[in-house]
Amino acid sequence: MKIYKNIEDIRAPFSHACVTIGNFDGVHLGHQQLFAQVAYQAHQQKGTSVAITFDPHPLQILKSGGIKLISTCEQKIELVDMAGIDVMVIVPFTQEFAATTAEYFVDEILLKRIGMKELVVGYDYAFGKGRTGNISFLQQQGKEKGFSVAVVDAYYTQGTLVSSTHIRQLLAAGEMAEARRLLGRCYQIRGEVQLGKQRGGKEIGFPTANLKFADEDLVPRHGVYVSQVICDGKCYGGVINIGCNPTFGEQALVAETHIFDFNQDIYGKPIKVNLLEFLRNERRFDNINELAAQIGRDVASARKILSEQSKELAISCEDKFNS
Ligand SMILES: Cc1cc2nc3c(=O)[nH]c(=O)nc-3n(C[C@H](O)[C@H](O)[C@H](O)COP(=O)(O)O)c2cc1C
Ligand SMILES: Nc1ncnc2c1ncn2[C@@H]1O[C@H](COP(=O)(O)OP(=O)(O)O)[C@@H](O)[C@H]1O
Repeated sequence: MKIYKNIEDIRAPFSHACVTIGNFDGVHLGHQQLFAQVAYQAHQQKGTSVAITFDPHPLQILKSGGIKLISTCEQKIELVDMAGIDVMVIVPFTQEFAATTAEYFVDEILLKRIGMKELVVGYDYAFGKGRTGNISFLQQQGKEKGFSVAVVDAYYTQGTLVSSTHIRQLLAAGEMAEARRLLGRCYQIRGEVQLGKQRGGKEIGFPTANLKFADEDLVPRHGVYVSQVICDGKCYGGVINIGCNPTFGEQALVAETHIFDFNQDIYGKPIKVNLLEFLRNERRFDNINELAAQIGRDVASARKILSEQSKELAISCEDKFNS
């Protein structure tokens, strides 16, 4: 997939561009319907499938307090690529860009720059200053300016509307199996392993690879989860604790993963952690021995769950997720 992080970098319009636009936070099953439709239409016409998104997320700029995101921009790129899209355009979203009118966006960006011939949007999509670029506006523009507009219906699975907002609520409640069902994949956090307080290995007997959350990252329900850890292209079982280590009177929020059957120094390395199932709340223990005993029980529960679900979990550790 070719990636453009600036509209100006697109030197010539793409051949028969079939385009979809959106924020695509989480790249969930609903978003995936749009990508499948765009890829299909592009294939039919021997054209180019194009996904346009924005970074930062528009609400990061437009909404006071911003918005917490299911996926990082890097993860979004990876997932859009896996959906079979040829070109991804990531428009830098600024206050100035927010003032762009829908008509200017259609004329200058979609038509002149990208060479859009077909547009695919979700049932509730609108863009541009004041959200004037809604579906009826786009259909009208299409008639006048010669591009088709396909509107993809709301996507439901087993009676539930798939939406980023609903998935955020599920993650905040620790409902990982349901989140996984709507995402079409495991909810994942990722980052480079940070130096912690050096207690895990030496004092507790369970070394943990620590990740920090960025301001814009959604933080799932605090507590302990069964997990899969992807490190150097290999997949391991693990347990992750998301919390503040109350036993040690700490304040800072961290995500600490103990990786099973693993003994390597991975400080500074990128890891990905799939959160599979919530096990328990984080709590304060009276002493390190009690904490260590509980972590031992967490490890045993997690191993059991991982082995029971090994067949269905194999897919989330496939190569394409591990690069
Ligand atoms: C599976 C697991 C469960 C944990 N549960 C708790 C907990 O309930 N309460 C707590 O204070 N810390 C908990 N911790 C965090 C440990 O306190 C933490 O790993 C330890 O302080 C090591 O920190 P360090 O990596 O900065 O050295 C847990 C860690 C793991 C891996
Ligand atoms: N099984 C394991 N799980 C997680 N990290 C491990 C494991 N084995 C070795 N490590 C290494 O040990 C480090 C964690 O040790 P720990 O004592 O918890 O220190 P810190 O406080 O810096 O996290 C990890 O960052 C990683 O480099």
